[in-house]
Amino acid sequence: MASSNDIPNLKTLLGHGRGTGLRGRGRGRGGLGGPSEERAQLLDNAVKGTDQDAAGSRLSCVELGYLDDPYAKLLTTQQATRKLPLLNRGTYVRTSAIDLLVAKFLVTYPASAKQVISLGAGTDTRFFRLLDLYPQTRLLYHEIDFPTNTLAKIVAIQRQPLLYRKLLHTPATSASYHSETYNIHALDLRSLADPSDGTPLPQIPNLNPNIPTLILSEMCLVYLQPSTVQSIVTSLLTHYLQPTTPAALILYEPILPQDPFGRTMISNLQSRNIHLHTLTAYPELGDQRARLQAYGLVDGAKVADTNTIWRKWINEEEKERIAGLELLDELEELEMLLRHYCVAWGWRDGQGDVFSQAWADVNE
Ligand SMILES: C[S@@+](CC[C@H](N)C(=O)[O-])C[C@H]1O[C@@H](n2cnc3c(N)ncnc32)[C@H](O)[C@@H]1O
Repeated sequence: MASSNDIPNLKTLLGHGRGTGLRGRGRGRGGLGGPSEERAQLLDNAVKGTDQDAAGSRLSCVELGYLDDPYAKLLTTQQATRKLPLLNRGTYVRTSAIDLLVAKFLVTYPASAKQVISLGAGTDTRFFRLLDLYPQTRLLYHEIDFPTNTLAKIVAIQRQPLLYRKLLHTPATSASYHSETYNIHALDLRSLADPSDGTPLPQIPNLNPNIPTLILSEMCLVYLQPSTVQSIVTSLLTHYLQPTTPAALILYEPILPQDPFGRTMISNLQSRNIHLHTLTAYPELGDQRARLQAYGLVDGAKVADTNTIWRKWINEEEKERIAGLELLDELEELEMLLRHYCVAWGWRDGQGDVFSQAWADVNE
């Protein structure tokens, strides 16, 4: 979920407040100038900084009991700041939804090791949580992010015995870390896009081209141009992985850019020099599904907005527990917020139909 600065003023959009509700229309300092080096740097820095929003949202949820994650605090330098109940609910649904899909992926192919490639992983704690939850699973985990973010993560891991003791060896001070279980790659994802000028693609050490692989983009590919995303995904699916390797992609992204909520979300982020390129390219649930098929994930493509996920994926007992954590009267606002984010997951099965079976009972 975005930070509280980025989401629209929901009360106003629903007609409960004053004014037009369309705030923060500023273009930011970059203006409309050409793609100068300086502007490109400015835009990249803004995108790198979004990890702090994600970390802050996660921490808020952990402190309030929405999520059980002992690692969230250790991987961020942020002070815990309590987010709005609406946002906490959104972050809770986002994390739980991806956790559920990942859990189902991990029980496929019991005899095989499984690989996860997390794009724009930032301070995400999922690897450490999965080690606790699935100690028997042979997991090969890769995270990719800009060097600034990977270095900060590695330094945080070095400082925390609870983290580095889970690794095969303590990381040296470097922007990348490689091992047989956990890898942090300092890479600009755009360098994985098929280069038209014949430049060789970068090495991703320890990536196994043959084992069932889940590619995860939790609020990451949304910041890139759709054609670049297409190229990155194709390159992962056909160059870094064997074209016959069972593979899946999970996306978490905002949708519905054209209504007042969507327009305000976009303009609030633009004022921070953050542009959601795939949001305009894939505005509706059906567009998200179609894009997965276009990436070559031909055996299945599903999508659900987070409102549906809250209603259908979370059991009643858990819903009651969550409802008891914080007072949340703004149910209309919550629904509006949750409708503007989705999880999309698509797969190619390789030889069998294992992913199709694993996710058969997950409702859209
Ligand atoms: C909103 S954060 C999400 C972090 C994490 N996936 C999560 O959900 O907690 C987006 C992350 O994507 C990374 N990212 C965006 N574009 C990238 C690129 N071109 N190369 C590498 N990382 C990128 C950012 O640096 C940032 O860490």
